[in-house]
Amino acid sequence: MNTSRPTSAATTDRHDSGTPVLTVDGLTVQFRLRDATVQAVTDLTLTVHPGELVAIVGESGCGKSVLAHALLGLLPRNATVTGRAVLHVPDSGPVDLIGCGERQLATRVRGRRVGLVPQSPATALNPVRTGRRLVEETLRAHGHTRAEAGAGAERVAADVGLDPVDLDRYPHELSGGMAQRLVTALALAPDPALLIADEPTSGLDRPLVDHTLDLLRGRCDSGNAVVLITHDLAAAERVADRIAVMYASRIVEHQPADRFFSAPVHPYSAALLDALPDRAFRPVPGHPPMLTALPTGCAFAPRCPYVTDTCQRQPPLTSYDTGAVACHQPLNSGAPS
Ligand SMILES: Nc1ncnc2c1ncn2[C@@H]1O[C@H](COP(=O)(O)OP(=O)(O)OP(=O)(O)O)[C@@H](O)[C@H]1O
Ligand code: NI
Repeated sequence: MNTSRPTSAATTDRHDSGTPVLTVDGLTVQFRLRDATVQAVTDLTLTVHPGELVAIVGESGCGKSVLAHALLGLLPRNATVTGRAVLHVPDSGPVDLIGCGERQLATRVRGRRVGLVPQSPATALNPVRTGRRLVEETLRAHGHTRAEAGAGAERVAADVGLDPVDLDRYPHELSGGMAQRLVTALALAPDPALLIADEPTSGLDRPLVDHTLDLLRGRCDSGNAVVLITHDLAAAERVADRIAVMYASRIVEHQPADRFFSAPVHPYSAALLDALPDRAFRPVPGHPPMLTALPTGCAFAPRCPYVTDTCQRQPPLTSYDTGAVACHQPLNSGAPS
């Protein structure tokens, strides 16, 4: 067994020309509870370049939203964050997202340079403002004049497929799908260099799902970057350049999207793809572990058809030709075992 320290996953990146917009290295998030610790994100490494759409996929509770909130300083007080995350945008120096403090995050990062489409639109919207007012306030906060903000609100709403008349509704008057489109419009209004979209298509019907995905793709094609958090693999397949698979707080596979969908390397990735209706339509057997009681070895081992004794040791995320995988028994000519 090769026990040497693996190469960083970041170094396998195919989009390695130019400065990344986001570099995450060894990011770890724990929540302290009264009698337990939740290991929500573990030793996570991720690099996102301008023009790239990176999809983060994985079952419910694996740590996707906590990752997004950690990058934006939105975690509650019982969270401890370690590791590094650096934002590089052309109009400012690098920003240390973990160490820079709330003031910088509020004034220089959130909304302005990094947009977030939150997973729960209903709770994210100010209940006493109409959609129009919310979008206009966002635009004004980012330097637009009153007249520009007025015109901009309708344009941004149209971009997400929201009817102008729906802009005059209050959040409680919006359907789930309309609220989803409104929070997407709010995140896009300041034209952030990096957008983190957490399940941005939930509650939308198929044409609007595709419209939203194409909107995100279009942003990348014009040089911005998007991190798309989703458990909809079909959505990821439609628009992503790269796929990062999370399982029980860790990234277990990281691949260019075409490679991931044609030849997944981690048995968990293969199981996720097998669960798709247009593939074997076979659910992943078993359940993920509790994040308060993670095993010392591979967390997928109890569900894995390829498990061996080696799996009692934590497999490091190891780079190889096209990507990186954390598995002692990789499939499809992945890393050597
Ligand atoms: N404030 C908190 N205190 C304690 N545990 C938390 C807190 N917030 C999240 N968690 C836990 O962290 C883990 C990861 O949660 P997270 O919301 O990131 O999952 P997710 O991958 O986004 O899932 P989903 O697909 O359902 O949105 C879960 O076990 C969750 O219960
Ligand atoms: Ni989530």
